[in-house]
Amino acid sequence: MRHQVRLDEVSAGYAGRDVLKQLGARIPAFTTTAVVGPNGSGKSTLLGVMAGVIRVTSGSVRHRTGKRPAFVVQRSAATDALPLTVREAVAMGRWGRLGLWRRLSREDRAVVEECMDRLDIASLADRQLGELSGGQRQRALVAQGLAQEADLLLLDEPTTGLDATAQRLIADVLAEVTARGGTVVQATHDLEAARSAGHLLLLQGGAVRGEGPPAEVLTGEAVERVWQIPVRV
Ligand SMILES: Nc1ncnc2c1ncn2[C@@H]1O[C@H](COP(=O)(O)OP(=O)(O)OP(=O)(O)O)[C@@H](O)[C@H]1O
Repeated sequence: MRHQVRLDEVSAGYAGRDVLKQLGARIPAFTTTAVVGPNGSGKSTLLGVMAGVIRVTSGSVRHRTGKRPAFVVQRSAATDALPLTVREAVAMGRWGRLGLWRRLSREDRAVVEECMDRLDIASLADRQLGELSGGQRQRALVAQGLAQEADLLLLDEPTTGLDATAQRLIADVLAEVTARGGTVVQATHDLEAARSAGHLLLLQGGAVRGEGPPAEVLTGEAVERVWQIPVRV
């Protein structure tokens, strides 16, 4: 199995406090990995480390390719307040590729339109992000990630708060990414969605408590142990 990312003994966190403690994990290439775990278990921190926006204090993070990953952050007050139209926000996904003159090429513009189409937000292209519903904004952020055409797409809870149609749309888009040879890593609280991923990483207290095929890792016993809730039968 080829690995897109290999993390060995990674410690990382915020302002002198490590959240991830000596974490080791392998992210298989060309499939979707779901990262699950209780609130505060370190899912967002792990994504930030893989994206290169959080520095490790020790250990190593090795990527299969030298390309920059795309990172779709969790929706927040900050992303909601960005003074941008939907088209401008999605076009930001192309910035990493722009040449000296920082102008979008015809191809860049075509990719931006295609990504908006794919997320079903083309009709909202000229609207300000701040005027949209939460679900529409979330789709714009995913379109921005898609527009990067990165070989690794990292998403932090991309379907939280979305209706069933939008959830399905995003799941289909992510399945397309892996079908085309991309790798997806998605933090989620949706254990049903996690069960349909190709690979699963179960976090608790900043460490990996389970890693492998979802059906093998996400057993009733594991859910009960990690979330401390009795499983109904
Ligand atoms: N910017 C920050 N500064 C300081 N501590 C932080 C920061 N972001 C997260 N933390 C802390 O790091 C720990 C792990 O948080 P993280 O966001 O990685 O967890 P998570 O599993 O993604 O949680 P959730 O399911 O609630 O989104 C928590 O204890 C949190 O309080």
